[in-house]
Amino acid sequence: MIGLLGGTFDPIHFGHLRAALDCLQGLALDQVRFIPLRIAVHRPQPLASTAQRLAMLEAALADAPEFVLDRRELHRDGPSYTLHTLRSLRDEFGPERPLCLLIGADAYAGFLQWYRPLEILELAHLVVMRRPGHDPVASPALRQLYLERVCEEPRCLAARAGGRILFQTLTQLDISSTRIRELIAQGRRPRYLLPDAVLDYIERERLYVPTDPARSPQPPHPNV
Ligand SMILES: Nc1ncnc2c1ncn2[C@@H]1O[C@H](COP(=O)(O)OP(=O)(O)OP(=O)(O)O)[C@@H](O)[C@H]1O
Ligand SMILES: O=C(O)c1ccc[n+]([C@@H]2O[C@H](COP(=O)([O-])O)[C@@H](O)[C@H]2O)c1
Repeated sequence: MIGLLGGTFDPIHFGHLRAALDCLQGLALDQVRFIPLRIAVHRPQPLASTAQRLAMLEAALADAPEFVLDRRELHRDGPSYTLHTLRSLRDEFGPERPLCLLIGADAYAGFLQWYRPLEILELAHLVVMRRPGHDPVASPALRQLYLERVCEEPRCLAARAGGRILFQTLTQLDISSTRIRELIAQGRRPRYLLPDAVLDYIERERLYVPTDPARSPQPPHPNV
């Protein structure tokens, strides 16, 4: 089984990495593919450039052979729809291989508003990762879909190529890219929330630092 973690990764952090590891181990996945989007369809575009987000992912994934950096959305024109990504993955891995789309509870809440969600479910399973501060509040339609597709054990995912929904238990880390960007904008260092190599890169590139000093409410502090 292959895990797929799509995201903006602006920047990548330990919330992504630990969640991917918990899914890898908990579901006995062969690998987790990190798939950075190029053009977001559902949120403002990332602050860091595509090249910068890619460099941060390369730094974060360098020592983890089961984590694969998948650049296919970056090479595709137009909005980065997950359905198109899954079709391309199906072409590569064939019709039988179980594909597990790993999504946080926040993303899952809006799943039925994605582009052709039921076609997505024809191509992959959904693995929902609980996330602090994001209780899985389901609309009646999403609740109905869940009841039709629920799967309580990894074995049930392994038995088919896609179409099921499983809630995966994982280490709860209250870390988000938004929080990291906010800390940096306030002149604070987001240490221990993301790999040092990623933080070094952010600081070298002066990423997420407001260009207008009037927008920075606190003076920079070297160690906080
Ligand atoms: N701490 C976390 N725990 C579990 N899942 C997470 C965590 N952080 C991100 N995810 C999930 O990883 C995927 C990619 O997330 P994304 O790159 O948007 O990070 P983010 O921290 O949510 O970013 P932002 O704060 O900019 O929205 C999404 O499905 C998201 O729900
Ligand atoms: O295809 C869609 O319609 C769609 C709508 C919302 C989100 N997604 C994907 O969901 C993944 C997580 O999104 P985000 O905002 O948490 O980075 C990312 O790979 C997005 O491309 C996809």
